[in-house]
Amino acid sequence: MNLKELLNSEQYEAATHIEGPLLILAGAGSGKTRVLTYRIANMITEKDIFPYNILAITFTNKAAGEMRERVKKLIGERAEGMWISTFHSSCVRILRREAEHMGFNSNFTIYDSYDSKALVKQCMKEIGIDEKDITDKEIIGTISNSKNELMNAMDFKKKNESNYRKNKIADVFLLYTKRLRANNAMDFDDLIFNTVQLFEKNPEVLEFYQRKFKYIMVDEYQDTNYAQYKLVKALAQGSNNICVVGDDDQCIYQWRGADIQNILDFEKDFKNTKVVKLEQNYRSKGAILQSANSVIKYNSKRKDKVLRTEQVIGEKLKIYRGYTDKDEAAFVAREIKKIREDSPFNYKDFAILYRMNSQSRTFEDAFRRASIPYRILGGLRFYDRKEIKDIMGYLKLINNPQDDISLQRIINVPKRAIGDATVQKIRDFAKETDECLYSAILDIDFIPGLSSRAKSSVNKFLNLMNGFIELREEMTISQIIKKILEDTGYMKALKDSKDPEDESRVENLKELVSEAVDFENNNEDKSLEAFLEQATLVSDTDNYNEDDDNVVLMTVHASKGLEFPAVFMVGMENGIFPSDACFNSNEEMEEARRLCYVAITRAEEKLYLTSAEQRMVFGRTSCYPQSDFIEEIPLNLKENVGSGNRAVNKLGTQKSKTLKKEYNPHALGAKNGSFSSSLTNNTASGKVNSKEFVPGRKIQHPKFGEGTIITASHSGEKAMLTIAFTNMGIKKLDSSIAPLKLL
Ligand SMILES: Nc1ncnc2c1ncn2[C@@H]1O[C@H](COP(=O)(O)OP(=O)(O)OP(=O)(O)O)[C@@H](O)[C@H]1O
Ligand SMILES: [Mg+2]
Repeated sequence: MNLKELLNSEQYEAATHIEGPLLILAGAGSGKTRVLTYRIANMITEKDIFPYNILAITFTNKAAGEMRERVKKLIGERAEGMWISTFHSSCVRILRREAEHMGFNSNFTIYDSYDSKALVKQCMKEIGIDEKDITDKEIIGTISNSKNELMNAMDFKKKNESNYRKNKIADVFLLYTKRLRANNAMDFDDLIFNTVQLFEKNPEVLEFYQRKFKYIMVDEYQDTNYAQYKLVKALAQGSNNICVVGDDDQCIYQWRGADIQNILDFEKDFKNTKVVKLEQNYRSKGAILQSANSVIKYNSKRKDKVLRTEQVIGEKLKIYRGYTDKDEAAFVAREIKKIREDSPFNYKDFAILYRMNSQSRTFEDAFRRASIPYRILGGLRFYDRKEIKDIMGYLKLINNPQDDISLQRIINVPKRAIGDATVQKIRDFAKETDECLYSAILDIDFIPGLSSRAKSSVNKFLNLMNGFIELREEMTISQIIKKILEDTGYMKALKDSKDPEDESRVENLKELVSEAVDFENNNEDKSLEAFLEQATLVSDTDNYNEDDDNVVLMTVHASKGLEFPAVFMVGMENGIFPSDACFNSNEEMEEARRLCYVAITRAEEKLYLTSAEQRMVFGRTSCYPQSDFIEEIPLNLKENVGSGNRAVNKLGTQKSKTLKKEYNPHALGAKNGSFSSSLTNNTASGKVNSKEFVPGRKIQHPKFGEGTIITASHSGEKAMLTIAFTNMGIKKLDSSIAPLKLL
């Protein structure tokens, strides 16, 4: 392996600087991930560092798998023993080993978002919180944010004692935490949170891992949240050999607590940090890269970076505006066919990127019609399907009988005459005796108020489960799954059913058995725990297989770190990308712009930005103007390649033209900052007194058009307004930010 041939001089410098803190700060496609891979290979072959001493953290399991494969290819079996994995997977490994320090058993269950939601709902019911007052969504979000900031339920309660609403949420948080513990279960956020706690409370455990992981690397460091940051910091404090890689322009998870400051402050956190900047992009043709640079320049909060390419300028970016969303999708399908006929492109060279999963529908229809093979990442995962979750519920309960959520999921699935009333009585009994449901049903004969029929049904269920638990040691996972499908009658019920959907459920369950066989063949750790773990932690992008010749559809978030010869960024409209909310918040606008930068920089050779004048959103026809992000791309780098059928389109065209004329962010002198800040300035000059915004008043918004104020709540100089726009539906706007004119 001759690193000097494989890397440019800055990359080489980064790959060979092993001791001491190192920050690789560089734009998209500059080879950051590549440097990490070669750095690991170099450490093992040239510096004789034990693989056992290396911890590399990647953003997805797929990225981890690829990195491991590449290192293996470079250096062979010597790569064994390295930890290359995501934050979550690394933490699970640590927690399984150290569970008893935390009062958990090592077979703890990991609750996915569905399980956590079920548990939160139960806790809400128990405390007596009405969904109408506080939604489960709000509570789940609050708990998650709190854990990401390393605040436990008690601290959260103390901090919010005087706030009635938050106090109620704190009660759910407390009960939820207690139940998780009783169920011997952790949610996703707990995996990081508990590991940080483990290290804080047990210095000797931390010391062990500090000694073990002498060399730590983190890819996509810009998207770490506070808890992840603390974790890395704790581990790295031992040896100080920490290398982080990132791009502040690609921080796209602030809504999930990612803190861009972590990368900006790295040099402060670790003394004597060496900083390497990579300035050459190897991925994209010139026009694509220059466009990405032009767009991101509109963000004010960023470290200035240079990113150049030696590649030719290539094709201009292609802009298409359809009349309807169907038009847009049909255009994309036509282009893909055309490009494939004219050049050596395969289907897998195309990616369709959108802002939200719900946007995939129209493209699926268009591709099906055009016989284009495609694959969607996102939406319902295989493991999220009902039938798969049912069987996984059995497996989870076999693995950890304390798991009340799984028990409640499957106790009457398939139906075995154990009704809700019976389950409620079991729950009451368990609560009184302070034990888990499984142990309560072991005492079923002592539970008051149950009919002998109910008792006999529960006993049958218990015998069935006990049988599975006993067989666990003797059987492989695929055998256990087959046994569950047979003994519970689950498969028979589906096969007997007349519902055509059940036919595909049968297929999915067969697929689950194959997955299990695959797992047994390909993993060293063949335990049930390991199987459950990978099913829970695997993300959409992890399942993405580049060998299949499919066009791939996914959200921009999911496309992070990936690259494709041709990219279609679709739904490029104000109201979608950027979303409405961005026009009220500078921060959200900047995050959306970073997301746009990520999307543009996925493309190697061809990039399309498409939109539609009309589209169905939540069953209503909406009209959105073309995205401002398209306007931020210089004219010489883009070309219009057509639009939908305009004959039936007069009204829509005119309207968007008027909007465009009145609303031109760049005419407001927004060259350096983003335009929403210039809008703020515009209104901050005090043109309209907020007291004039009263219900019934007609107003004009440059983007949304004419509307009528429905409600207004004033505080000081600002007013929160609910406005019904003639063409854009109802929106909530802040009068101090939104550029409103009275009519
Ligand atoms: N020195 C080099 N020589 C040849 N190809 C390179 C070199 N450096 C990077 N590349 C290629 O450029 C592409 C981008 O590299 P990589 O994915 O590592 O970039 P990145 O900085 O991690 O991008 P992102 O910010 O999108 O995660 C890859 O195809 C990679 O193999
Ligand atoms: Mg990368």
